[in-house]
Amino acid sequence: MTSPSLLPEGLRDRLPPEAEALGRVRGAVLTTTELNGYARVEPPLAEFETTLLGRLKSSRGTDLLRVIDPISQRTLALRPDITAQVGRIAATRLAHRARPLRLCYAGQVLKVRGTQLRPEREMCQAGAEIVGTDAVPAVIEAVRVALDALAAAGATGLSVDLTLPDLVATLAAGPMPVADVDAVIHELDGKDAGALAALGATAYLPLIEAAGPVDAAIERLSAIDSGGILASRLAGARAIADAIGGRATVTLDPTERHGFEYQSWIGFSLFADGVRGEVGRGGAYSIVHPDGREEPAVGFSIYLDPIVDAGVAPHGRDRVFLPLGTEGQVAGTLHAQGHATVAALSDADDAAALGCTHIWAGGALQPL
Ligand SMILES: N[C@@H](Cc1c[nH]c[nH+]1)C(=O)O
Repeated sequence: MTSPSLLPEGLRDRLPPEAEALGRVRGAVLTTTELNGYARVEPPLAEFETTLLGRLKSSRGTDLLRVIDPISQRTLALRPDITAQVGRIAATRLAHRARPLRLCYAGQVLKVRGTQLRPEREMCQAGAEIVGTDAVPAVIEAVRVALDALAAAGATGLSVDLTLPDLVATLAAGPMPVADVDAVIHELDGKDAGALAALGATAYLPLIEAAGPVDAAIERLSAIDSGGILASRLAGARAIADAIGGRATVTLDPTERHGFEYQSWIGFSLFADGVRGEVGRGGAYSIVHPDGREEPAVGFSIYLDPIVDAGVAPHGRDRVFLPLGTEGQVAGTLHAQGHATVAALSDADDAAALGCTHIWAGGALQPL
């Protein structure tokens, strides 16, 4: 028999105190984006599958959890990523707004499958998007705001792994032709030199070796860039690395494609000390307007759950136990000072067992 408390695989309840920690992390990220001029949007949890797909160039729909809506008789999809919804909003209801358009968001997303590292299928994602440009200054702003948001959320020891998501397609269409681009991308993703050779793509082997600290990686890539086709991308990566180098360790892995479905000339993964796997991701991409016009954009998403799971979220309020008979105005005074209060309802109430950090005694706060 299934236990009544059992949830579907990959879904979980957040209980105290982690639920509150998630709220604080979410608040910290949103405050950072709002302070940097990003206006908040709240797209719905589900929408028509057709509006969720196709708005971002090159996005696929493999990760969608779908339901049939009895009202519209159409297929709805639960959002796996809020960036696509921001793209839809920017291309439709906010198409008339001045560019660059800066939008931010936070909310739950759901994927069909978790990963080995992260089996959860539901996650809280918060982030920001700049619509109207994907030029280097915009990418630098996106990475900087992402690092500020991570720091505000309590993450330390930050690193940024840059990648060039459309690199292989660009090389394959130019100086390094191959019969099967997708197969080459796949083998580069797995860093499988033998399989690449078998595909007749030995010219791509140096890309695997180029991964590493950003200076050395750019140097190695420049050496194989005979036609100069990579020059603008490498100059961009150099400028981004220079702009953020003091704040985070920067590496470049030119063939990392995993999770970069729709990103174009530049992508980045964010990591933090003590947090398992990526703590965020971002990059440049194109939004497709209803008339077919493409608009450049760049942004980032931070995954809040791993930050909470790592226990680095900012501390919550002190919880002050108010014994029976505490005067009425004390709670209000403590609230105004930023403390939470827990009022005793009987003599039997136990401050420590109720998770209090302090007790109100003798007219003052006493630590427990
Ligand atoms: N939403 C993307 C990251 C991103 C935001 N903007 C551009 N890319 C993700 O979660 O993978």
